[in-house]
Amino acid sequence: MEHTNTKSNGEEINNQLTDVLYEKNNGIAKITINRPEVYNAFRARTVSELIVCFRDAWDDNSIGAVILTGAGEKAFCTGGDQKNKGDDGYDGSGGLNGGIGLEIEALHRTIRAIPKPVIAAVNGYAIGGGHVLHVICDLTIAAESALFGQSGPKVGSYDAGLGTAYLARVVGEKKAREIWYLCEKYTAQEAKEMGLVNKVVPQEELMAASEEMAAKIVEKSPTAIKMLKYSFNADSANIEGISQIAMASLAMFYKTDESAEGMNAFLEKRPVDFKKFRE
Ligand SMILES: CC(C)(COP(=O)(O)OP(=O)(O)OC[C@H]1O[C@@H](n2cnc3c(N)ncnc32)[C@H](O)[C@@H]1OP(=O)(O)O)[C@@H](O)C(=O)NCCC(=O)NCCSC(=O)CCC(=O)c1ccccc1C(=O)O
Repeated sequence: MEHTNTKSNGEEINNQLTDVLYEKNNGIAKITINRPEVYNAFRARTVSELIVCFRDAWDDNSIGAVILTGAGEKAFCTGGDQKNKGDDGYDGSGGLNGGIGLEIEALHRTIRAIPKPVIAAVNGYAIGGGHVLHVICDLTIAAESALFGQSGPKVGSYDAGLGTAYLARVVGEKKAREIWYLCEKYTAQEAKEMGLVNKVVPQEELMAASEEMAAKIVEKSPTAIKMLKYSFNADSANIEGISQIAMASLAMFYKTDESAEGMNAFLEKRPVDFKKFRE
């Protein structure tokens, strides 16, 4: 079967999306997680739709850079949707047998493999799995009001592959361990100081600044940019193998009472109590 590059304006794809918005203009694809009612947390369907959009941008020769952002001003993404999680992982049709219920690892691999730089435009909270998403993106621009951090150990979860080892490449071992062990939140300025963010701008300038950065990439040699991205990726490619083990272990951890305590405490808006798991 003959393969032709995608040349759509993104509208046909957009018509089938419920959780994500997709547009293409001037060589830039913009992908927006559109679930502001849950601070742009992702469910299985969201992850599947994100993969569809990234693959379209990958396949479209006219696209030279991708912007990933979240709808509204509250959040970029707050990770897995805790309201859509059962006793043994995230519900929905997007997960494969033995997984955590959503194809997050495939999304991570797609963001790394698309031969075009992905810019995270962080418009609010980038927390948990949402923080991991921006870490994996090639570049990050943050609104002054953005807040960054991991929350897994508070809610009975972890991302122990790219979420830890690749984060350590970006901010250094000590800081990465602090981010995961303490689960604190960091301002955009603090994130920039630790090398987690490339640029901080006022909220109202975030999209224009992201598009300006993307436009600078789009005018460069596509082959040079592609090979540079693959070269940067090659040095951390082994972490993808660690991610596979981590996600398989996470699927087992989600079946435990310890993990459930974290999730239930968040949903019931009460302090978490892990004491009994130390007895
Ligand atoms: C983001 C917060 C810090 C914001 O706090 P605050 O400003 O006080 O607002 P809230 O009232 O808490 O939230 C407003 C509103 O949004 C809902 N909401 C926010 N986040 C989520 C979410 N993730 N899922 C579902 N709903 C969410 C919240 O319930 C409120 O709605 P109401 O109707 O008013 O109740 C704070 O909200 C927060 O901490 N959120 C939880 C973030 C979180 O725990 N995310 C999952 C972390 S798991 C992780 O970090 C490691 C695992 C991981 O990275 C991963 C790997 C692979 C797959 C999935 C994941 C994953 O992320 O789970």
